[in-house]
Amino acid sequence: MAESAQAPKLVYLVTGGCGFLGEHVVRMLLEREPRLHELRIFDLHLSPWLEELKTGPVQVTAIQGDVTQAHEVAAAVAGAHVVIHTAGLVDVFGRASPDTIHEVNVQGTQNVIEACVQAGTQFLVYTSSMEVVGPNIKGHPFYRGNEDTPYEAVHRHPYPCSKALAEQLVLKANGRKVRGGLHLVTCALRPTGIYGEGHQIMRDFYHQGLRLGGRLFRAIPASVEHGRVYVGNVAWMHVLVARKLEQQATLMGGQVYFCYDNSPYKSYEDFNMEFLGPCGLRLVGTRPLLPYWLLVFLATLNALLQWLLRPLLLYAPLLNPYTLAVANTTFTVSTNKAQRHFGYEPLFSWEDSRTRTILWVQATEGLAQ
Ligand SMILES: NC(=O)c1ccc[n+]([C@@H]2O[C@H](COP(=O)([O-])OP(=O)(O)OC[C@H]3O[C@@H](n4cnc5c(N)ncnc54)[C@H](O)[C@@H]3O)[C@@H](O)[C@H]2O)c1
Ligand SMILES: C[C@@H](CO)CCC[C@@H](C)[C@H]1CC[C@H]2[C@@H]3[C@H](O)C=C4C[C@@H](O)CC[C@]4(C)[C@H]3CC[C@]12C
Repeated sequence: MAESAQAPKLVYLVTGGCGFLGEHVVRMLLEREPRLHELRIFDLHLSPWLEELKTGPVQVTAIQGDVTQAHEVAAAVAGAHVVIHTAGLVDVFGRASPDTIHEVNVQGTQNVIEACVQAGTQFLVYTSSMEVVGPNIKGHPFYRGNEDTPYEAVHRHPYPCSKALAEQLVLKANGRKVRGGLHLVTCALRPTGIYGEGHQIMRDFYHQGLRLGGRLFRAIPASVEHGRVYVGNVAWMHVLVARKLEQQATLMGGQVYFCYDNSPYKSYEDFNMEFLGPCGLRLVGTRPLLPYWLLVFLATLNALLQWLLRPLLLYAPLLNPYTLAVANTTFTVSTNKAQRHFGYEPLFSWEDSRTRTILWVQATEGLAQ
């Protein structure tokens, strides 16, 4: 094609490119970014599937590195035109210390920004999270809100605190002069709860259901809506945003965008059943089987046990006061900002997203312990 022959040849860097979201971003870039010349994938742990990507027309460079190490980040960023920073420590279960979460998510992001400035890289897309907004510690509902909906964003947990700080750093860096005299253009994408192929927590719920004889027990009222978005659509938003940042720098620089698609508004558990149901699991109860105060008690007990056992072993169950509060507080988005600013439309319909996720859960069946 004459058009692609003239297209600039760009170097992209995806940090966290071997993670759940990162892998989808990497594959989406290879499929749908015709200007791509080299794709650098930077991650603490490199996955074996990277090898199969190296046989295509785009140069794929795997870089094992740590975002907390400024020199490693600087070396990876040098010569890149666009950086998509998805690397992060996603921990709401108390597996990592608050200091480690801060170091990876905040200091790591600062390192990425500084590397862009030093290298003259002009475009930086940051994967933020709905949790920079909420649910807040007061449990206020956020019902189908958008990027401009007033909401008291107050957090205590290390993960949302770190994501909020990192997002602020990225947005503040918009407009900074980079090496060569041009200006940095940044923006942040805020996914709600991502689902799809590779979603570890979905797999955990599936295996837990199998262990419980094909049943899961309702803990959260069906009326509590939890925002979810398909990983393929989140990846597509990253690709589009990165592509359009150059043309729409004034409009998009320093902006935040929720990630959304046509996934239905449901409770966390009812939404999971859209996939786990067709895989043979049943959600028992039309209402929560345990009173809320008992769940709070169990979650607090888990937190206490985690603290007591820490010198001996890592006890990190799914239920803790924070995850209970997130699952039990309505947080859903309804916005078209991404469509208005950079023409985003979901690439995958709800039916496609659902089918792909079901097929993936079914394929993991053999992996049940
Ligand atoms: N999963 C969700 O529901 C969700 C929702 C909103 C936002 N996010 C954000 O999306 C991003 C990706 O999340 P995910 O669910 O794919 O998580 P993930 O854990 O699957 O992926 C994160 C990747 O980052 C890498 N990484 C971690 N520490 C690193 C370090 N020090 N240096 C280099 N690489 C490092 C990991 O090895 C991993 O491959 C994160 O920034 C997360 O905050 C996730
Ligand atoms: C009370 C339990 C009964 O079944 C259910 C507990 C479910 C929780 C483990 C998950 C409920 C909501 C999830 C979070 C949410 O989807 C958004 C997130 C943002 C993202 O940046 C990281 C992941 C997460 C915090 C996600 C984690 C798991 C939940 C708390």
